[in-house]
Amino acid sequence: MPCPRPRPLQRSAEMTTSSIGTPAIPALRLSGIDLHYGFVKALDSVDFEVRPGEVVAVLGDNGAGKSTLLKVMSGAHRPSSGAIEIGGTPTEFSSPKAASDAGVQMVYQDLALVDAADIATNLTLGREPLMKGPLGWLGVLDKRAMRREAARELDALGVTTAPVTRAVEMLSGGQRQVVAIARSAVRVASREHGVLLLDEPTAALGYAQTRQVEDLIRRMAQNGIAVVVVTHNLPLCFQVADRIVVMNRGRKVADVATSETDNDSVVGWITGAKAAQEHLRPVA
Ligand SMILES: Nc1ncnc2c1ncn2[C@@H]1O[C@H](COP(=O)(O)OP(=O)(O)OP(=O)(O)O)[C@@H](O)[C@H]1O
Repeated sequence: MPCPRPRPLQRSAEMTTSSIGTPAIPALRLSGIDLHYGFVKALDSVDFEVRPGEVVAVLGDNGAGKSTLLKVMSGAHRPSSGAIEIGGTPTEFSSPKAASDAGVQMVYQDLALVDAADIATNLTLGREPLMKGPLGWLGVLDKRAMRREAARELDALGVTTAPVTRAVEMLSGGQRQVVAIARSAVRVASREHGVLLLDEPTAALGYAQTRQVEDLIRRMAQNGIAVVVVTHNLPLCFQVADRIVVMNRGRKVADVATSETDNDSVVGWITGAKAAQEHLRPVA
């Protein structure tokens, strides 16, 4: 089975703006999303969008609704009401598989890597190349092709980890995180409206490893992928995000370009000390 080709590198400015200067259609847009867990209203009329090549960080205190929002985007939870669009087309995600088929990939906190297998195997999981004989496919893994393809895909994403033959269990936390993100990125890179969802990607990482993941997130965006990062890590937001969305008690209370805000404002929105931002919809 041939591996899907990642899209060629494109600059994010080209991806977020059309040739006549109007903004590109959002890769993913949620409008008026409500979600109840029994009597708890976890999401209250939330609008959200992320454009191709854009990194949006979602912040909020514990219980603010960040994970629930991510679960709606990833198809793990169906909203009680509201609409979802992929590339401008209305859609409904009946399952994580449906979201993934539409190009929305979630990188889970536990990373879901096969520890005993090497990087190449993890990267090509589910789409492994098979050996071909004179009469057709032999049903045997083509390990050399798998390694070649994995190395080529990592190279196209600008990712340097360990050699692709290295077992994942031998990698550092940062390298494992990079492999997990790269695997999802390869899966969305072939989609027209690829969206990568990251849940606390640097939670367990040290300084150098966090830098590695920050670099990778920026490179994914430069590849035209829309990236949503849920995190408590404010420096990470200011480092990688184009836009910051703040949740408070299930409501979106701020949606602002990173360049137009600062640490204190964001902390104010998170804690509720600062009133909800006046204009919540991103600038069209
Ligand atoms: N499965 C569930 N059943 C009932 N209530 C839930 C469930 N999951 C979350 N909640 C509630 O929904 C609200 C939002 O929770 P959510 O996990 O989305 O917040 P969060 O911002 O991700 O928090 P954290 O940073 O602690 O992970 C909270 O009040 C939480 O208690």
